Amino acid sequence: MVSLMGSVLFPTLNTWNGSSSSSSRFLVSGRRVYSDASSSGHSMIACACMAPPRNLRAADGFSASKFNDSRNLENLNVDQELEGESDVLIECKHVYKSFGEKHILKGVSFKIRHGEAVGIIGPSGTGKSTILKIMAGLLTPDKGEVFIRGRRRHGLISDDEISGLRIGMVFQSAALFDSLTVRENVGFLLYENSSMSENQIATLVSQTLAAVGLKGVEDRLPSELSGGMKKRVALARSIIFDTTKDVIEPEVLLYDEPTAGLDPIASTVVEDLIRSVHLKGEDALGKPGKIASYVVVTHQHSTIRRAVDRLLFLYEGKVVWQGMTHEFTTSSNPIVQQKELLVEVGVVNEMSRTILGIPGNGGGGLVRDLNGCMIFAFAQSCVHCFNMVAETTAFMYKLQFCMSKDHLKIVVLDSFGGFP
Ligand SMILES: Nc1ncnc2c1ncn2[C@@H]1O[C@H](COP(=O)(O)OP(=O)(O)OP(=O)(O)O)[C@@H](O)[C@H]1O
Repeated sequence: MVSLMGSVLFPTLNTWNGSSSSSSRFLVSGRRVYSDASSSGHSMIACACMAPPRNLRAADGFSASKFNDSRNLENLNVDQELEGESDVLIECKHVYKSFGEKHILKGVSFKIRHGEAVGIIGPSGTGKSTILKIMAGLLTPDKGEVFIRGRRRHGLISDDEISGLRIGMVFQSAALFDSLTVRENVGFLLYENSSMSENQIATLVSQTLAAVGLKGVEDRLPSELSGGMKKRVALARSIIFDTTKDVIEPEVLLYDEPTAGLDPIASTVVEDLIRSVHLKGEDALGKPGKIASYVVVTHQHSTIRRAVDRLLFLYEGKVVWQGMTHEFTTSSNPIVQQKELLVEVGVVNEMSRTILGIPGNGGGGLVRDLNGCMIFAFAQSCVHCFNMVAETTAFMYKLQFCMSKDHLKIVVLDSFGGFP
């Protein structure tokens, strides 16, 4: 996963409304910090890309961002209202994006509808995180259009005035502000922008934490939490919202590789959590979740199986296949068949790591492919990057594994015998 523009972002993109109190405030280590935020009498959006105050920088390069606009839906100037399309929350239309000479997205089009649980899969470097950031409004397309509830977004989310949808982004690791308590982390947006009282916020924070299965941790610092608890806190921070508003917009959550680097049990917990906060799910309190739709970028087959209903397959800068998850496994599309194996090899990475030990030690072992066939794999070289030959009874694949602290990239270099 590529980190977001190399900097830790504010966890929220905030809207101030002139009708609320004239200053926003935030409690830092027992001190209340006020910032003059709203005297103009109309909504203002703070850029998600603003660097947080130094003492609010997250510890580990992860951040969760929420982009929130509270204006009334009636004010929407709908540019594009297609018949039967009223449930489309986000649409990307012919989106192109290059970084220098690298042409990453070459005409990506898809829609995210109300109630959907969508996965974006595809080989490493194909632009999955990039399209997620474009949806979130953190990157602009070079060409093409992004529609939010039918209205075209111009530029970044921070310089546009689109309302009617909250978009949250949850990155790979927790990125909690290490000097703030769990309560302050989760309630950050509300302390900063809402007119809610401290008691109201504290109650809402506790309810939201309970919804993700956490109780009694409000006063702890992030350093006092386990990795899994941090992920829950980050999720709570991304789903909390001001319940006192007159109009509450639906929210789409964008997850970038939420289970990368987790062992299978921890992955399952996160996958179930993602489901539970969706409106079709049930949270830890037994209540329906509040997230209207979500999009998950993932390499992990278990995440596809457990957390996603529909898939977009991104390949060489385009969506080459989309359909329901069960259709993916039976697809006769040759690209999908090939990548299916790729995805599954990604799943076994933890296992292969265990079997092979430290990469480069020349070890080898058996791993299982999607069809249950045993594959013999052995490492060939180096410390962080190594090649592997994976062999089934009928086929042999030469794979390149590029392993960093928490990420494993797998590229098919060559295949022998062709794909079935
Ligand atoms: N801000 C940037 N500046 C320059 N290059 C970038 C930037 N963001 C992404 N890239 C490049 O664009 C390509 C696509 O990156 P992206 O993270 O979207 O891929 P991905 O499909 O999510 O990959 P992975 O599965 O490995 O996380 C990569 O080659 C990456 O190095």
